[in-house]
Amino acid sequence: MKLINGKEISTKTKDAIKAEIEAIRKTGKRVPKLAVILVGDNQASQVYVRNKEKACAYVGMESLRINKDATMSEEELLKLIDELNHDDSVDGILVQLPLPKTIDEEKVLKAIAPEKDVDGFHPANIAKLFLNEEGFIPCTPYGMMVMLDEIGYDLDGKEVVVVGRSNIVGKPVALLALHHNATVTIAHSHTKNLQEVTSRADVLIAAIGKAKFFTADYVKEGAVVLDVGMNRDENGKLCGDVDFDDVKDKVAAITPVPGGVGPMTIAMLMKNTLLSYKRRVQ
Ligand SMILES: Nc1nc(=O)c2c([nH]1)NC[C@@H]1CN(c3ccc(C(=O)N[C@@H](CCC(=O)O)C(=O)O)cc3)C=[N+]21
Repeated sequence: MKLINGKEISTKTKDAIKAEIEAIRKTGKRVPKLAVILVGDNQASQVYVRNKEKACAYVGMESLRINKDATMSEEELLKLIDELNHDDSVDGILVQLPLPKTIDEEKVLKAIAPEKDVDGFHPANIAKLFLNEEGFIPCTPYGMMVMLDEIGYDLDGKEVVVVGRSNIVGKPVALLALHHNATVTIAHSHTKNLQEVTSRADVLIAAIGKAKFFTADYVKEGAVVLDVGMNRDENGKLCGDVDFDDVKDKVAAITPVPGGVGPMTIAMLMKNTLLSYKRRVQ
């Protein structure tokens, strides 16, 4: 079994970005800037946002963190986004999800200018992904493609099974795999005979949010497994959707949790923000 080391690949990705930003700085131009809005005090969100700030500092990018309390109105949030949309020094805008229930998430994501939507969640960017045109690729699916590329895995003609159909992971990663000429199946909670479906997969993408759900019975011998899960096990330890210890001797390659897809998500956020900058600044 080959461990797909997300920490290592993310560092390599960030180092390349860092070098580009250093070169930009030397020309005397401003550096890229990411604005991150956090509404409320969700524990996990605070950790993720902190990690995003750290990544910005690592690559030499500017970050603007905006903390608001959970009582903030939808109208206020929309106004804040509008200001950032019009602020020429801001290249990327990220509104940390989930938002408080009082705020309509869809409305907020639509308010972000598509050319600053480094999450790739705006309908305009989703349409571009659908059409295989250039926009912003959502960070987690993008990171998974980079990981496969890093291990020299070619998706062409492969059976990819994605389990989970969310707008931010399942659906976009299925589209990306399709664009790489894979044969793609999207399975979900209503899928019949899930084990039979996942056992066909050359590449299994697990994105259901259930701790250690995928045991050896779900994976084909020699499969590549990408684990998007971010769960806590019975001892409160971070774990994925895949039962790592159970499958590790059966698979060809697998991403661990932590240290797999998660760090790649953040590296690709840096990549998208730099891309936005390059499109906006000449
Ligand atoms: N607008 C928006 N964009 C996001 O990209 C977004 C979001 N909202 N809301 C929440 C999810 C989740 N997410 C993660 C990113 C990195 C790790 C990560 O780096 N995880 C580390 C462990 C971190 C820890 O110790 O808790 C790892 O897997 O090794 C995890 C989760 C981004 N998200």
